[in-house]
Amino acid sequence: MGILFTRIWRLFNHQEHKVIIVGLDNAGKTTILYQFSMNEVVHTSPTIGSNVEEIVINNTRFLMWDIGGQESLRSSWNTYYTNTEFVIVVVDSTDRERISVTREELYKMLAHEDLRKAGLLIFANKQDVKGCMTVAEISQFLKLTSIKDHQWHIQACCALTGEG
Ligand SMILES: Nc1nc2c(ncn2[C@@H]2O[C@H](COP(=O)(O)OP(=O)(O)OP(=O)(O)O)[C@@H](O)[C@H]2O)c(=O)[nH]1
Ligand SMILES: [Mg+2]
Repeated sequence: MGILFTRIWRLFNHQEHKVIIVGLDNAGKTTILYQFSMNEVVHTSPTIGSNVEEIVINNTRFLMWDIGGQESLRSSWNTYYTNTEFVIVVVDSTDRERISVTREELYKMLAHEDLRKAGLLIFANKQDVKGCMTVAEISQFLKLTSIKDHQWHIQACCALTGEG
């Protein structure tokens, strides 16, 4: 009976949660995607367009879209927004010069109608590099406490080791 129920449950519970991974070029988005999906550090080159992988966590399926972050590609991020439930913003914690660019892109995104209900996870990546910005600094630079209309969380991480 239990097995039957599980099978029926699986049959109906085939919904996938759409996640997009955005952030400036070189932030570590693709490295994070493959750390999630294969538990491996892959050799990456700058993403033109996107990569997509399905990952399953506790029987919940996530479709994760890793989108190229180069300047010329940012204007097309919005073509990925429809039905997105979670936005992961990856920040290169060593890149102090461009944190203001990340902030601009972040608020542009949060104002988009299609992301009205999306939850926000910010990865402060490259925490292995000495002298990088801390989670507290990044939170302050991004003015995260001013975000009232989205649920958000910031997490320190290192995509090379999978920590965080
Ligand atoms: N030290 C360090 N390097 C990292 C980390 N994560 C990624 N990198 C390196 O950062 C570089 C860029 O990583 P990618 O994952 O290709 O960056 P991306 O955000 O996908 O870049 P685009 O596709 O151009 O938007 C690579 O050389 C990675 O090995 C990390 O946690 N620590
Ligand atoms: Mg990439």
